Amino acid sequence: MAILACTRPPYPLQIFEFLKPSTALDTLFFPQVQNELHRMSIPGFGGDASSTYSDIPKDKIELEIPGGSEWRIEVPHKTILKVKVISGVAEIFGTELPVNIEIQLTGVKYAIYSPLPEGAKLEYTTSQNKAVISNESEELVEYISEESVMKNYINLHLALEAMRQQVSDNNILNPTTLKTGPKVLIIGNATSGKTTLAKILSSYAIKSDSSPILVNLNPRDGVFSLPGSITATPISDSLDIESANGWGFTTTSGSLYHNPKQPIVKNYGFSSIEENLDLYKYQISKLGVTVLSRLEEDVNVRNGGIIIDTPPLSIKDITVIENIVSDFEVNIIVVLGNERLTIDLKKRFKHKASSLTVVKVPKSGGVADADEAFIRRTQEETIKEYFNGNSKTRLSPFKTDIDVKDHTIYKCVLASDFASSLSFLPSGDSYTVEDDQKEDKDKSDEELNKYYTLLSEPSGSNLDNSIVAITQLPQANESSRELLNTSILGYVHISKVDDAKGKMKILLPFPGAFPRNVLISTNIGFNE
Ligand SMILES: Nc1ncnc2c1ncn2[C@@H]1O[C@H](COP(=O)(O)OP(=O)(O)OP(=O)(O)O)[C@@H](O)[C@H]1O
Repeated sequence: MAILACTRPPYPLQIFEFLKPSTALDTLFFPQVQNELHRMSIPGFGGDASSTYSDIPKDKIELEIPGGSEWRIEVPHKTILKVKVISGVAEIFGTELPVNIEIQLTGVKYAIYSPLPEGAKLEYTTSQNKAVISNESEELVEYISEESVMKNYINLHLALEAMRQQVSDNNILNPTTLKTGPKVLIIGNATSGKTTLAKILSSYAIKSDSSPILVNLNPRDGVFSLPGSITATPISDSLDIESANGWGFTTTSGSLYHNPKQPIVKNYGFSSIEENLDLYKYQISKLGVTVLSRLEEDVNVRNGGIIIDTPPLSIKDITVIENIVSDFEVNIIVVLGNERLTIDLKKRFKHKASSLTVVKVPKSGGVADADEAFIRRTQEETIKEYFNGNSKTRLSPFKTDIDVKDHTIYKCVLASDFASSLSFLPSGDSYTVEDDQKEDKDKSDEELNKYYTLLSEPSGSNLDNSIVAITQLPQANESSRELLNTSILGYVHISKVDDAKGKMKILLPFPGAFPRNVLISTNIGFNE
C-alpha cells in the first residue's frame, strides 16, 4: 500500500501556486489532468452494458450534453426523472453516472456535467411519483448551460489532491513527523452552492483514492443522519445521488446497494443555528475534538484531510467561523462567489496567514433557490428514507411500544426560552475544563441547563410526532458533562404516547432491543 501511494503520478508543480493566497484559481487549468480524472473507473457502479431495467418507456427523450457543459434539472418531488447515459462520461456533482444503467431522481435540483470534450448522450423519461402527495405547482425544469464552473472546482480538487499527495509521501518517508491532509472550510451566503461543492470535492477525492472526512455543520440538512444533527463521516466510496439529499445511507441501515457510511453524530436538535447558538458552538467544538482524534487513528483518513460544509455564514458570524477554524484546525477557507467576504476573512485571519489560506471560487449560475416548502419536503424525505429506505433500497424499520417510565428523556432548549441565567454562563468557544472537579461539575450542570432540560413528565403533549436521539450514554452513568459530550447512536421516531398506559409507540431504523440509554428529544417534528 505504502509503495503504491508513493508511486502515484505527481500533479504538475504549478498546482502549488494555489497555496499562494494571491493566485486566481481560474488561471490554474490542467486539461490533461482533468481528463485523466474523468477516465478513471466508477466506484460503486457496474457499468454493465445490458441494462437491469428492460421496461424503458417509449416516450424517452434523447439529449446530448456537449463537453464542458451541464444539463441543469429541477425535479419536483411529485415527479420521477429516469435518466440513462448512453455514451460518454456524465457526472452529478463529481459522482460519475454508470453507462446504460437507469438512475431515478426525484425532489432534486442537480446538474449533469459532461467533463470530456466528446460530450455525453443521455435519454430520459418522466413520470408521476405516486409515493408523494404534493401540491407543488412546478413541473420539471431542464436546460443545458455552457457556463459550468466545474473546471474551477476540479482545479480546486487537483490542488487539494496535490497537497494530499505531498502529505502522503511525507507520512511514508517520515513516520515520526506525521502531517495531515488539507482541512477545508467552505463558506458562503445562503444558496451559494456550499453543499454542492462539498459533494464535488468528496466525490473527486474518492475517485483519486483519497478518503477525507466530510463534516456537515448545517443542521438543516441531515447528512448521513437526520436533520437536527451535525456529523463527520469518513468518505471512502461513492455518494448515492439517488438518495433523498444526494448523500446516501449509513451503517444503521444494514447492508445496502451502496456501501453505507459510518458517521460520528452530535445532536443539536434544531434546524437553524440561531435557535441555540451556544449549544451549536459547543457541539462543533466536541465534534472537532472527535474528528481530530479520528485523523490520528487512520493514515488514509489523515492523508485525506477534512471537507467542512456549513450553514449560510457571513462576516457577522465571525465568532462561529473562528470557532470552526480553531476546532477543526482549518488551513484552507474556500469562499463561494463572495469577494467582500473573501477580503474580510483574509483581514480577520491575517495573523494566521502563514498557516491559513483564504481562496475564492466562483458560484455556479445553476445553484437553485429552494423555498421553505421544498426544504421541509426534502427534510421529510430524508427522515422517511432513514427509516424506510427508498425505491432502490428498502429497509426494515421496527415498530415497538416501550414504557415511558423506563427512560430518561431530555429535551433541547430553545435559547429564547432560557432567559435569566444566560449572562453568567460560558459560551462554547471559551469553554475549558477546570481543574477543580467541583467547579467543573457546577459548570457542566449550568451548561446542561442551558442546552438540555430533563422532561420530568414525558407525555403526548411534548413527545408525539417527534424525533428523539438515542445517546451513547447508559442511563445509569449519566452526568451533566457526559451528557453534553456524548455522541448519538441513532434516531427514533415517537409517533404517539399513550399517557394512560405510560407507553410510547416508537419507530426504530433497525429491529432489536431498545437500549436503556439517555434520550434527547429534538425540535424536529415528523408525521409518519
Ligand atoms: N450547477 C447546478 N445546476 C443545478 N442545480 C444546482 C447546481 N449547483 C447547485 N445546485 C442545486 O442548488 C441547490 C442549492 O445548492 P446548495 O445546497 O449546494 O447550496 P448551499 O449554499 O449549500 O445552500 P444553503 O445555504 O441553503 O445550505 C441544491 O438543490 C443544489 O443541488
